[in-house]
Amino acid sequence: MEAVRASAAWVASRSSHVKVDMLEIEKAVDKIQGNVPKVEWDFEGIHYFDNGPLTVQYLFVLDALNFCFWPDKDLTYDNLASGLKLALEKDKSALDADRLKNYTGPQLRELLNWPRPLPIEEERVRLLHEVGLELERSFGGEAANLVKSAGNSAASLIELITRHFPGFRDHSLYKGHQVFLYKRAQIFVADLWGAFKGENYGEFYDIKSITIFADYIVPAVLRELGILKYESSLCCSIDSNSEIVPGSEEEVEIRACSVHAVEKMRELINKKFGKQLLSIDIDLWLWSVGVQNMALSHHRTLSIYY
Ligand SMILES: Nc1nc2c(c(CN[C@H]3C=C[C@H](O)[C@@H]3O)cn2[C@@H]2O[C@H](COP(=O)(O)O)[C@@H](O)[C@H]2O)c(=O)[nH]1
Repeated sequence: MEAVRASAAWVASRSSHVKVDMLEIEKAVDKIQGNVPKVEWDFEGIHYFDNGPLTVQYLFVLDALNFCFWPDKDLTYDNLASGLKLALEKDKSALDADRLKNYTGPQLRELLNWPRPLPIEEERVRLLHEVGLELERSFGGEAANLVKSAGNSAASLIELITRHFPGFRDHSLYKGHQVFLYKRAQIFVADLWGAFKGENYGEFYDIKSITIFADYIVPAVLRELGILKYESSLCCSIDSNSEIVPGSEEEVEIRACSVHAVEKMRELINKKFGKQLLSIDIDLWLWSVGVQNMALSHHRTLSIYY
């Protein structure tokens, strides 16, 4: 995604609250000798998979709701992925477009078997309705048709998703410029690629164009590695669990610098070790490290984007 890569570089070059430390990137790359530990997609064993169109529907709904779990200290991404999986196993029509259009908050909680209101629940419901309505209107109700329309291009699929589904338009204004990070649209492509192992609905000739997914876990890992350096007041806010305002310079810098740092890491691995790695593989490695380290403090922003 050239727009994401270019936006991230633009922010990183003007960033004042967050810095990318190139020396630390070099140290990290030397330490692993250019070999990023391989993490299997679904290493947790929590995702629905039947090798067909229903898996595509599942992944699209999953990524429509794949944001902001932290306000409920017991809720994680795992609850969402496994909750939707169980719901689908019980009732294969649970994620049909006409059902998505009509879920209420309490019904969504019941679907996920979650005992209390979800964080930003009204937005989750609104986004489900948006997905159901637009899938019905333009893609015969099936996310599989959306994927087919992209002709095996990751970039085209992201373009289609962000054109048709406003909830996936993860962007902000930074110093007067529009910045695109497209976290949930990109992660959907990566999930297809991972689940279908690069074949069938997961075949994309330009998968290398995807960047990492700017969430709240990967930046915390990059900070822990010393690759991202935060100014002291931002350190204090994050370490004391204060909320970071969505769209603030700090928030945009944290996310954009994370994307940019991993692009630099990838370039360096290529230059020093002659290896062409995918950002997706680096992302999954960093993310898996992050979710297994409970002590890591991450930035907290109320957002529908990540
Ligand atoms: N960068 C990046 N961010 C990711 C994921 C995933 C899951 N990807 C699946 C794909 C294959 C694997 O097997 C994974 O299961 C979730 N997130 C983000 O993390 C946060 C949730 O954290 P916590 O509150 O602790 O559950 C939240 O922002 C969520 O959007 C990823 O892969 N990369």
